[in-house]
Amino acid sequence: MEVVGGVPFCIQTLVQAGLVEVPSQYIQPPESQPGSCRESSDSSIPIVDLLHIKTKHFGNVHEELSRACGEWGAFQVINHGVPKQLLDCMRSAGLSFFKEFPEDERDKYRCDLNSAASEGYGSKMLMKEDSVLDWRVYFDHHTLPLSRCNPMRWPDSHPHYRETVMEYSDHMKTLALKLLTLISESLGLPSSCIEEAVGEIFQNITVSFYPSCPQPELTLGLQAHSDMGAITLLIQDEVAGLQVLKDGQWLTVQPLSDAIVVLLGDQTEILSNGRYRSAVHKAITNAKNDRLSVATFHDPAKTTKTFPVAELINESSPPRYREVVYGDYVSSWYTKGPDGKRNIDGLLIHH
Ligand SMILES: O=C(O)CCC(=O)C(=O)O
Ligand SMILES: [Fe+2]
Repeated sequence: MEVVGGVPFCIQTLVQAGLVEVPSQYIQPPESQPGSCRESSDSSIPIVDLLHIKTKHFGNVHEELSRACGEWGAFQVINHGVPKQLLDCMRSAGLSFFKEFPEDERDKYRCDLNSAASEGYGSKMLMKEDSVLDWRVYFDHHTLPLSRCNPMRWPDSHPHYRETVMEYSDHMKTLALKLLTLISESLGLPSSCIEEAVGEIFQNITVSFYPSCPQPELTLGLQAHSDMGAITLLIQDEVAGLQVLKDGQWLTVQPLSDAIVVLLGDQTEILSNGRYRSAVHKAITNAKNDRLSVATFHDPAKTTKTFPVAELINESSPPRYREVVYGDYVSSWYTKGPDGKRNIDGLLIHH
């Protein structure tokens, strides 16, 4: 077992061995500890029903999306057209890697620690050496464009692992594009506007596994951040843990087995000139249960330049963000991290 900074790589193994105290590298500074954050239990992110979209009966969908994207940057979709069976199959395939493979088998899939967002099994989100460690292990799959997709690099811990990830990737891309269309329309833009600005979709699928934690009040499964790309689609199991920040309070996203959580990323906030916001979110741990989530990220190519859409700029609404090359945005994130504030705030133009 590899040791990172004196701590075995796999917290899962530590937990199974009966760990009662969290190693110091995992203890969050007091202000980030879940116990010291303001939580709201009486509200959660909106739910948007896409049932009638297929027949072009939009009802209030655009208004609902506009509110959800403007106020939260996060919502759950139901009747999204992705078969429930595929969601369940993706969850069990993901779980099989963490539950059915022993640590030395998982180790064969380790990602490259020296390169950002490399494919495979890992535990650190950022490459900074000094950050507190997340109580999480993950497997990142590169799925789109197909030129970066090689299923032979994925585990076969489940009889249908590779075909499930391929089929899931396909459905997530279709849903992401459908949502980008609706989001464009809800901003009063031509249907294809945001999709065209994002360009060719780069998709990664990350399965995150959060082992139960003996001291959940001191740790985070995943530190607070907003996703860098355009749009993230996430499913979780029945164990709650994802929280979204709204007006200074953390709201827990209720696990709904057939819903898909939508998180707007920083590039969408820039394209919308700040009318829509990216969601600041984090994952907390709990003492009783392991938790699993599958996040599918849809990002622009590294060479794509993002800037506010021209149609949204006028005298009363000047550009609020500087243009950025997506690849530069990503590198600065991996080396500096969010550092307690939103990465995107570095691009703000102060009028
Ligand atoms: O596990 C979760 O619910 C959150 C995962 C996440 O935010 C991420 O992978 O970027
Ligand atoms: Fe995220």
